[in-house]
Amino acid sequence: MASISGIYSASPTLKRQKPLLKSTSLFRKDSGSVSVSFSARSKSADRGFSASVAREISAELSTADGAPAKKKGLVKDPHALWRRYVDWLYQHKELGLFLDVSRVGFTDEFVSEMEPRFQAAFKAMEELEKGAIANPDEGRMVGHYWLRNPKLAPNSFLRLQIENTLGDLLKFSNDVVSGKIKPPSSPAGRFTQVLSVGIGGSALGPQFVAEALAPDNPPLKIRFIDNTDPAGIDHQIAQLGPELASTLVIVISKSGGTPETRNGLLEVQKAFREAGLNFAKQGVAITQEGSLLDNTARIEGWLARFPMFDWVGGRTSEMSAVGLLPAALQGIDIEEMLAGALLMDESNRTTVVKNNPAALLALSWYWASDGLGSKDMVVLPYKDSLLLFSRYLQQLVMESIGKEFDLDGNRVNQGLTVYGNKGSTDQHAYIQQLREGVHNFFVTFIEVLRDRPPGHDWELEPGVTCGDYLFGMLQGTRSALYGNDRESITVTVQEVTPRSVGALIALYERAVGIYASLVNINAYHQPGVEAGKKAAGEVLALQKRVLAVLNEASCKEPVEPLTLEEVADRCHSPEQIEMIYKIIAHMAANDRALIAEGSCGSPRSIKVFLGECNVDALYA
Ligand SMILES: O=P(O)(O)OC[C@H]1O[C@](O)(CO)[C@@H](O)[C@@H]1O
Repeated sequence: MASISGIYSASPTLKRQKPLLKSTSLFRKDSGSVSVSFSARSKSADRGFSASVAREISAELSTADGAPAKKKGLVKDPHALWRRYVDWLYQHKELGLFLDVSRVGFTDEFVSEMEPRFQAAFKAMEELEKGAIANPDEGRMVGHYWLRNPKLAPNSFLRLQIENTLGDLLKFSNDVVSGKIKPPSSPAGRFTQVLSVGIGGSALGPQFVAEALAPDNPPLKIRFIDNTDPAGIDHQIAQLGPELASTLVIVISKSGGTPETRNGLLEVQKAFREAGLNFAKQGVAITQEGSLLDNTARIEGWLARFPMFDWVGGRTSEMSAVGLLPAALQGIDIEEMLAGALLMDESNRTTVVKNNPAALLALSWYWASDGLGSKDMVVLPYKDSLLLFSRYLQQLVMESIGKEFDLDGNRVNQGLTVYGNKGSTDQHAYIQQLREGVHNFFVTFIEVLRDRPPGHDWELEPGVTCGDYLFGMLQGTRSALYGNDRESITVTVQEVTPRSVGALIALYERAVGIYASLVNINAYHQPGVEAGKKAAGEVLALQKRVLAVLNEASCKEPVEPLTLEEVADRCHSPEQIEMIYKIIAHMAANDRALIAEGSCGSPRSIKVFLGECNVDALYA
């Protein structure tokens, strides 16, 4: 275990004067060619797109002698670095939030070169906020900024929708918390638990906020079903035990048709039936009006329904009913969350890059990853309660930025990989590699100044508290990484409060939008996810055909065990034999198919049949 003095002596500024590895080594790859610089060139060329934004920028950034501006390397002189720190430090006084991008190596030339792109991005954002169709592929407006400032909504109908929904959900949550709205048959006489069923953007925000902000003894405790893993679902229901009778089940799905969420709902409804409970009296739906889920909830007479708006994307829905209702039920001050987001949005409207925190993040991402995602973003919050921030950001950033085509239809395969857990815990896991191993990332430190509520701190050794260690670990890691040319951003907040969490969410939502403009992609759709969903549907359709074929053979007298080839032929899908093998192996592992001969380890030897003949299915 490092001693605190060891941490400080690791301070790097001071030891190394190495040039920035990234730029020198990448430049060498392109030696002989000077008109287009660093990795942007080779990658874009490999990917075969001609009008790559990144490539243009790379070319633009070449200096007169053809060397990339980036080649200058990171500032290492302590005095120059301090000046850079002070010069670039962003502070939001009212929010108590700081953003330090001094450990990202962008140059003044780079900032100037990017200026026109930023002005275009600000213009696009202004149009988006006014209600332009900012998601052209889906023909949708993008209105998450209106959620915290309904006056911004492009018409009074939308404004009222936002205000009324907020009013309704505040009233509903107050009534639930106060016990005015009760579960029908619970000895507790009031709701004690929330079970949230949803996935992706319909889970990650609520999970992050619950972890960050729920008090130690919330009025209602929250649990999540965010997958179609039967064992995971069973675990959540088992943990509720008899409290199922006092559980408010919130089913969240914008589309109202996501299979994992539907499955979660069906499993929970089964548990309610088996416990003799009336699900409808404890069920709440958050979904688009008229969706399958909305219709089900309406027809079955669920306790409440709240709208999810067409113009709010899943990954930017934390400030809609999706995030606000679960938060309010846990006693989290959602008006403060909205206020934090509103303040952050306001500061992100300035068109001066240096004064615009979201733009500073986007600038840093662009620089660090060559505008191509060539480096990953490692998010390290030094605060346990922010553990899920990296997971939340993973969807926000990667589902928004990871796109095959740009807005002009060029194949660009854009992206920005996000991962991370928390410091200093990760110090004892993967930070070894970050410091010394493959240089394929930049770090975002999230620092929280207040260690504990006032009056609770104590010195565990003379002059040093537990929180000082955490602080030392952060500062030491930041310095040690920079000393080895690893760039980092630091976002600092005073405390983890509803206001600062709202601000953090708003900061990253905006940064993603601006960055998407810089790299010319649509941040607000997710066509790639559809491909996986379609393929999953095809597997399940094939499984039904396999079952029908096996059933027919198993209904014969005597039963006719089939080889995999026979099953594939009878399914008219010989090319799908591997998938058929996997389907059968999965069914066999779950006692739904029987292996007559051979074993799953040697697929060619398998002969398979079903334990029972389903006569009805034969004639279906
Ligand atoms: O809220 P829904 O419609 O159930 O979708 C859940 C998630 O699925 C996606 O559509 C695709 O994974 C996400 O964008 C979304 O957050």
